Amino acid sequence: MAEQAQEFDVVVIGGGAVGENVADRAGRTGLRVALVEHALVGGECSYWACMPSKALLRPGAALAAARGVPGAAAAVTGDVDVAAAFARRDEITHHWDDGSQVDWVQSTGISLLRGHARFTGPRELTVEGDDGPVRVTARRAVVVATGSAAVLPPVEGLAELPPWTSREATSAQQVPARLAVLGGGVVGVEMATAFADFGSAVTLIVRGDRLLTGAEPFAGEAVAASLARLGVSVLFGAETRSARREADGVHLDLGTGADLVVDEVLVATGRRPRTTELGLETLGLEPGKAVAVDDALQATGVDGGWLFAAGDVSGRTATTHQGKYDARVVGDVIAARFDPRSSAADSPDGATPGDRALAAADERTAGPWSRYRATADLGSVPQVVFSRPEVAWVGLTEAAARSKGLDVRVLGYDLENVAGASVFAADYAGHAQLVVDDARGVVVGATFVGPEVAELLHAATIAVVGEVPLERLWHAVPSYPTVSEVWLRLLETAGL
Ligand SMILES: Cc1cc2nc3c(=O)[nH]c(=O)nc-3n(C[C@H](O)[C@H](O)[C@H](O)COP(=O)(O)OP(=O)(O)OC[C@H]3O[C@@H](n4cnc5c(N)ncnc54)[C@H](O)[C@@H]3O)c2cc1C
Ligand SMILES: NC(=O)c1ccc[n+]([C@@H]2O[C@H](COP(=O)([O-])OP(=O)(O)OC[C@H]3O[C@@H](n4cnc5c(N)ncnc54)[C@H](O)[C@@H]3O)[C@@H](O)[C@H]2O)c1
Repeated sequence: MAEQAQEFDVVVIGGGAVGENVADRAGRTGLRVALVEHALVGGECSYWACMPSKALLRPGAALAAARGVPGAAAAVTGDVDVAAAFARRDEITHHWDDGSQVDWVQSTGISLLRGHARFTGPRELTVEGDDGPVRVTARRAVVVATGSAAVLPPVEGLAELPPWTSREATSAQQVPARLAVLGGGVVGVEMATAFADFGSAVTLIVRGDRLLTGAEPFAGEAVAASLARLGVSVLFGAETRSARREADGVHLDLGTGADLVVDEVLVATGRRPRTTELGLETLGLEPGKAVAVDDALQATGVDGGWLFAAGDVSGRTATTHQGKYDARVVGDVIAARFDPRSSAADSPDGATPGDRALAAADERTAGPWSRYRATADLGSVPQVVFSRPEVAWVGLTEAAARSKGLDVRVLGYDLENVAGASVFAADYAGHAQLVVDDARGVVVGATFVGPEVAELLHAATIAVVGEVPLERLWHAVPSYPTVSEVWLRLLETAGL
């Protein structure tokens, strides 16, 4: 049978949250776009990451919230209903069925190609699907959005167990009686919390002396203390030397003399870009490495201006929201740069005024903070860790700001001293911190630690991205009695 061949203007490899958004926006000026996906459309976030992990964490958080409120606490007479929590998680992941996302892709006019994509040369790919290989040519551009996979550290015997990664943890149907979690980063902390809620005896094995090293030190300290209160055994400075499965469970040698014996091991030691089976070598790029990009998300290692990358695979972003921001930028860059219309008046039917505003001339001369450059990635990235307490931060930590040579002032305030917090829960405890660039008088970083502080973060993101002077922030009056009143208190500590 002759190999089939198809041609598109733009080919997006990877139908995760990022690839879907790139494909949607790239098609706005009438370019023909294909999206290639070899597993589930929706990717990691929908089925094995953000959504199932948050569904698993939510019941414990809701119970803890009710327990903190006299008048409600007495109504909490049990622990998390694990079967119901798993059933809710299964609903949220649509039982790992991507039908609704496929419907959406098809409704947008994007061509969905099911199969594994591999480069055979510049703008040339094969897509290996159930019906055999298809040769695919991209006339204008290819966007790599293949995401990332869990890293297994080179610990003797670990790969042979095999251990859980975040995929097995987020899709678990059973609760291990004893769970070891390797790695004190975001996945480690969130999953230690969830499985402790479900009744596992959890041991969190941390190489260094802190949790959540990307956040301010006080955040990791608060989470470590609360995990200990939840019954999690947090081992700092612990190195896993070997792992082996025996009749009584998995034995981990931590160099302490006695093995730690558990039923499952969850490896949460970071991610690697999914670029090994992609034919990158045919483009002169190194398989296994991230596809490095500039602020327009154009690959820096390939000539011709046709290759782009976004999401985890670029090594530039590591969350869905920031990856989707990059997706919007690169989609707009491609739609404008390769606009097939002879003039803006030829917009495809149904184009919005925003679509018509896409303009090749503007894209070519775009600078920082234009819609065509992902400027926020460089110092204004928000992140929420759904631990208890929650940790939410945006922009630079104090240490990161100082290492950039900024002359900064740190403003701090304990959240329990805000009237809104005392109403929220009798035992409310938390802390907020702003990092202020003294030369410009603007906030360059903010961190909140406490119950439900995730919802406080966006105000800080606006302050950082908007470079709003403290004197103007003073006029943004927080409502009484909300936890947001901490903004007023923080500004007062700055002397306003
Ligand atoms: C446990 C966990 C919890 C998380 N929680 C959050 C959270 O709460 N909030 C948040 O913002 N972020 C969270 N993240 C991070 C978030 O999941 C990722 O940043 C996001 O999924 C990246 O999206 P992506 O589209 O770049 O990659 P992916 O979602 O990995 O999508 C890439 C897609 O490409 C496909 N693919 C790969 N190679 C090929 C190929 N050669 N051919 C065809 N298809 C291919 C894959 O099958 C996949 O569907 C979490 C991560 C983990 C591990
Ligand atoms: N709520 C969210 O937004 C959310 C939730 C989960 C994951 N994510 C994203 O997913 C990404 C991956 O998360 P992650 O927790 O896997 O990575 P991470 O980089 O956050 O943490 C990995 C941790 O493992 C440690 N580590 C590395 N090698 C080790 C070894 N051999 N032994 C022991 N510890 C080791 C590292 O020091 C680090 O502390 C993150 O970048 C995060 O942004 C986001």
